[in-house]
Amino acid sequence: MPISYLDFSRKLAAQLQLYPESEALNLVDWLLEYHFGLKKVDFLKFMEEKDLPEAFWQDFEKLQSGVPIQYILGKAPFYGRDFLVTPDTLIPRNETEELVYLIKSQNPQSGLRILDVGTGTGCIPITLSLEMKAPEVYGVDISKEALQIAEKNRDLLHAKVSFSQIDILNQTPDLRDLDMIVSNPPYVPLWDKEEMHLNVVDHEPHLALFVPDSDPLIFYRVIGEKGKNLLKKGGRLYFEIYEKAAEEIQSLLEKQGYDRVTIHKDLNGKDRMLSAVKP
Ligand SMILES: C[S@@+](CC[C@H](N)C(=O)[O-])C[C@H]1O[C@@H](n2cnc3c(N)ncnc32)[C@H](O)[C@@H]1O
Repeated sequence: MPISYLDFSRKLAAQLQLYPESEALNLVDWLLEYHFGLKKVDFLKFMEEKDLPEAFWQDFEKLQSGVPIQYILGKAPFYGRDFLVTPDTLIPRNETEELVYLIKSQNPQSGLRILDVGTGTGCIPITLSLEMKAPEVYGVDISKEALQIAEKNRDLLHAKVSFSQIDILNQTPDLRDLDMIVSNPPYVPLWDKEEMHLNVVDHEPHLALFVPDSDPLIFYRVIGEKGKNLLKKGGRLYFEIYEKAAEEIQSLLEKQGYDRVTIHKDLNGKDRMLSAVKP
């Protein structure tokens, strides 16, 4: 007796109690398509012919236990391309795609020299290198494991980016006269951990997410300070920001002497990006 796709996927989705119903249905679709390369219409036929293999059920159990689907599939989409992800890298987010879009639309010139701080999968510098006109792009991260993934992504996507391991809080990249520094740094204070979804806190790298409660703006302050030497006159800073701290970050950069410190809203109307110009 063939099983209808809808009945089957609803049955599985009901077992994903960590997620709201509509999200659970999407996740099940995603996992089924990944395992069997089948779209919904083909699935009915498939179910008549075969039973689902063990590998599918193992991944389904991971999904049930809260492992993000991107870590199960080993990839995540970003700006129209797939990026490899592992538990050593943050999963690229939609807000960060919006940051890349903002940068691209405000900087049509060619040959810009760009540094991305805290690069993770390399999604920001790789996308900028592929989307902008002949830029010279650098990416740094403290995590050796994340950089290995970033290098793989660069090679798979045929981008031109130089990656290096740098602890930005204690070291300074050996670069000068940059046109732009971009960063989506760690910015969640530990005291906000409780408010986060468990599958983020339990599975994504804490090194990528959290900052000490005693100094939550540490990355913005240090990158802003270093930017004064690394950027050329008129060079720009672009940050993804923590919505709750938008105005504090703005006044910090103004105090550091930056001009046109501007908060930008994301598509949900939240204060999630900031740009500034070195005078
Ligand atoms: C919020 S994640 C952003 C990753 C990626 N840019 C993205 O948008 O998906 C922050 C990144 O900063 C890196 N990081 C944390 N502390 C750092 C430090 N002291 N110096 C350099 N990078 C650091 C983490 O390893 C992580 O990859």
